[in-house]
Amino acid sequence: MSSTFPTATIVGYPRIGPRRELKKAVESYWAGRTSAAELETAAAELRASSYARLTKLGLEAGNYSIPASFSLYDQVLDTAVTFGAVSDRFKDLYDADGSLGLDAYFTLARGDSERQPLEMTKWFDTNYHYLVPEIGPDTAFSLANDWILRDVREAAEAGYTVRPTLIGPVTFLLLSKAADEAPAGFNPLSRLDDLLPLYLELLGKLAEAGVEWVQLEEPALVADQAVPESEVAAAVERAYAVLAAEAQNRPAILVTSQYGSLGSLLPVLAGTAIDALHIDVFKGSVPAASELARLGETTLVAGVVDGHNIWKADLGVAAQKLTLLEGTVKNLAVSTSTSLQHVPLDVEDEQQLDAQLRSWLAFADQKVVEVVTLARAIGNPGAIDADIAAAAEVLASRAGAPGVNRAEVRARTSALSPSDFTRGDYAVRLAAQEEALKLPALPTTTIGSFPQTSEVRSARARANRGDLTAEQYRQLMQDEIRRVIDLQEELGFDVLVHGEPERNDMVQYFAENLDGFDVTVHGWVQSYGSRCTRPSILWGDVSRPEPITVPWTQFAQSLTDKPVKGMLTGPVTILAWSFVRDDLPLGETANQVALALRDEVTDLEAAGIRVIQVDEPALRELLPLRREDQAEYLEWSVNSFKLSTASAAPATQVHTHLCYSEFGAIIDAIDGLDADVTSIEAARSRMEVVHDLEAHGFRRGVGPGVYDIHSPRVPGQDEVAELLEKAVQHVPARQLWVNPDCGLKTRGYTETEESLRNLVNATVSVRSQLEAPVS
Ligand SMILES: Nc1nc2c(c(=O)[nH]1)N[C@@H](CNc1ccc(C(=O)N[C@@H](CCC(=O)N[C@@H](CCC(=O)N[C@@H](CCC(=O)O)C(=O)O)C(=O)O)C(=O)O)cc1)CN2
Ligand code: MET
Ligand SMILES: [Zn+2]
Repeated sequence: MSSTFPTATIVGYPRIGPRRELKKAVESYWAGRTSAAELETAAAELRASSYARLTKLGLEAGNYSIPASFSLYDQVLDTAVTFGAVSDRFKDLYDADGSLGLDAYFTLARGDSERQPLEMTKWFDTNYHYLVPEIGPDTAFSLANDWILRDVREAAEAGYTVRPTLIGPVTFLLLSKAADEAPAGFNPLSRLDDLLPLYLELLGKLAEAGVEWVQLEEPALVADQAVPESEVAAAVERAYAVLAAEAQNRPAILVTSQYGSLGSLLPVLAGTAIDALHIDVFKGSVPAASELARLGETTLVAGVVDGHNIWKADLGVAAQKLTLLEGTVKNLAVSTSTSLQHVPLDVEDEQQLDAQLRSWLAFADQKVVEVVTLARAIGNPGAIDADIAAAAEVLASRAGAPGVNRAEVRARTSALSPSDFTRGDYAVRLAAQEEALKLPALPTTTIGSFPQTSEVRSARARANRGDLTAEQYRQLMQDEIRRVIDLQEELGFDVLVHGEPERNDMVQYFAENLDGFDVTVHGWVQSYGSRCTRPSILWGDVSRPEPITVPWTQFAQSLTDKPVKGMLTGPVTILAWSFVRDDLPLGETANQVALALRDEVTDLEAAGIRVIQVDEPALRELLPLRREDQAEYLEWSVNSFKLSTASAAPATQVHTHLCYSEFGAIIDAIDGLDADVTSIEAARSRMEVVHDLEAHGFRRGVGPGVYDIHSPRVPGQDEVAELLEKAVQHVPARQLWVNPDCGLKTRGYTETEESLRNLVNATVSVRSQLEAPVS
């Protein structure tokens, strides 16, 4: 328990593999093409090759600098199965010996024909999504899964002493939700004392297996919680008094606190008997000596290298922070601010990028080297002066590069006035839209994308390789659009979409068509489970060289008399899901993107498009984790959305769409977007959001989702009708729209058609009840 902490480490490392090997292995297991043993082998190979890479980059194999941060699906789910933290509706998944195995694990993640999976939601302010554990007053915790032990043994056999990682008990309970069986008002945090003995038991087993360091992640401590801070502080004190008790047979404990500052919880944690404390000093500031005074022998692990963006570090600034801390604490180590799971693996995989741009970037592997470099400076001032100078040159090259600061783009944003951000009166718009669109009660629509078939993806891959001409590719996409329009006509939808087949991703597609961005070829980052994105790189001033979506949308509209919804991704979401420049305030970059989109709105209207949706699923994602910072963010983010849409004529119906979050907290902001219709995710949380809408007195059109598109499960017609009936009880029927939770791109056609048919039929039946006289 007294082993010293390594001077260089990282919080976590990407686990999907350099070519998304994990996605392929997991999906082929799900499809029944490979066995469980084959999946285990593929996963073991990924773990082994990560350790080998990290060692090559300079982390030592034998000193616990390498975290065992692998997961087959999600790190929160891993902790839930480790401690048997599953609610009654999943009780049958236990094996006879009391364990939760591979298939139980995936059922929790994906559901099955009888039940919904665990809810999925945003992981702090990132585009990663975790599964929300369900805990009740009687959830019987037990050590139900020992993958964590297997991983350390497997690593030891290959010659690596890795540091097992778990979500810490306070964060785990704060991120959990009350199980269905729990009484109203039940708070999972009240189960802390029942959970701690299981952590202790596991720590004992890890110690027995020879493990000297374990990582307990407590990022929830950097975010304001619904629970009062005093209660969180008490839970932290209690948890670590128990887990870090001296008498215990346990590994040394590192607690991590990524994604921001611990604030008043820093002295609380520093005063516990834990052995190392990681703090985020990239996003958070360097704490004052007084806040660190209680650390004593506890190692401070300074997260100075940004784990969440891809710019090369300013090593001079990082080294200064370390110097400050060296003067304050006894034992200091260097780390990333967050897990590197949020960035791609290796810049060297992107040889197609402009060489100057590439020279500005650091992906996961480059960041490991930055950490190792900075660690050399501890106790050794001057040791990295050459590296610091080289980093400064990189920054200078960025500042002066063409495209980074374009006068015509800056002139346009600085000329903006308040009237550019506002549309006319809603009542006037509503009347004009009713006249123009003549929609029935409870209009039906979808969120935009239809299933991305392997034919569509393969056509795009062939076009990218040059095996299809641009014209052949366009033809194939138009064929797909025609099929999607025909299907919606046949199913009886009221407002149609073109299906987005031409988009690899709703953000990347726009980035590819706007100036100021570049995209990667292999820069995949996990979003949830097996789903990945290649976040674009927003490095310069943004403008639109030519219309982007107009020809596709116009083609779709030419095939039908029903209105086709134009489909754009909003400015906040484009920023949230890209790697953004750090040399301009985000609000100003957002306005540049908004103006490009505004031009697209104008062109869509001119092409005869009467309904335009501007998606902002990431509006909630960028919400600062501290309440005191939220108002400022909401101001610029809402304004940038309004800037992108405010030029629309009163008769043009502006929709927006949000998903993946709890909306209660930002319902004022959603209202502030001033969209005519807002579709939101609701099915997976069984329409809970209608209570927020009712309490708020939401006046505009709203489509709470009635079909959870995150699982292959088909909702029955009765189930959809029930959700609609619930919605009608809380929101006036004339405001309600009927739609799925989100786009359909991840689904297959068979289940989609069946689900959409049930959705339309349920709507028809609920509509007829609305029209029936009240009895
Ligand atoms: N950026 C972003 N963030 C988001 C979302 C989103 O849609 N986009 N949605 C929310 C949930 N997150 C999601 C993230 C990813 C996906 C998703 O579907 N990702 C796809 C990849 C999408 C993509 O980029 N597709 C490309 C590349 C497809 C591909 O894999 N091609 C094959 C080749 C295929 C062939 O030859 O047939 C290959 O490269 O190996 C394309 O269509 O062009 C996946 O993981 O499978 C869905 C939801 C929140 N965050
Ligand atoms: C993650 S939100 C997705 C919205 C997009 N229009 C789609 O349907 O796929
Ligand atoms: Zn969505």
